[in-house]
Amino acid sequence: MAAKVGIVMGSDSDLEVMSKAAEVLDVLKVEYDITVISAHRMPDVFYDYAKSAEEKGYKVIIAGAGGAAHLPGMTAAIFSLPVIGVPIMTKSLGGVDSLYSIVQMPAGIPVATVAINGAQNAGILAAKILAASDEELLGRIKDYAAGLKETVAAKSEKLAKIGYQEYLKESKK
Ligand SMILES: Nc1c(C(=O)O)ncn1[C@@H]1O[C@H](COP(=O)(O)O)[C@@H](O)[C@H]1O
Repeated sequence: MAAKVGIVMGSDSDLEVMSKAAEVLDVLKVEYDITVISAHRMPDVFYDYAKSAEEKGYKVIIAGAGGAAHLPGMTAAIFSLPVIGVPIMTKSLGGVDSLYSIVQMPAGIPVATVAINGAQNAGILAAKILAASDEELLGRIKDYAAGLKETVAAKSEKLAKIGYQEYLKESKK
């Protein structure tokens, strides 16, 4: 089956963060392609990627970049379907540079921006966009949410049982 989600990032140094989007899409059984393309460093290759994305069958693109993070915005300028931007944490400015570069788009060209390093949420958001027209995927997303609820409920139960001091000791192990 052709991938419906394109995951693109400006550098392989973003891969560790961006792999969280891929991981959650694996859990939700959503096909994706994962690519490193810099709009700044390889504008012609980037242009071809964004221009051909719709034809390739992508329904949503998750674009991660750090610093002067123009990749998500430029993707949104070319690709007509939703773009989700992931601001990558930077050493010099803590990722606020990436966040501001991605979130402050001019009216008319939106990028749905998640938190700094929020690639997991970007993956879930992409799946939710696809689930608007895919009942089975919607079911898997509901199961995923139920799993989160169970995890928190189990932690809460344990805390009530052993008390906060013991709980903290155990969680530091
Ligand atoms: N923001 C962009 C773009 C772009 O927007 O085209 N291309 C690379 N980068 C970012 O530069 C940072 C440092 O990259 P290197 O680690 O390769 O020097 C990365 O976070 C990348 O996303």
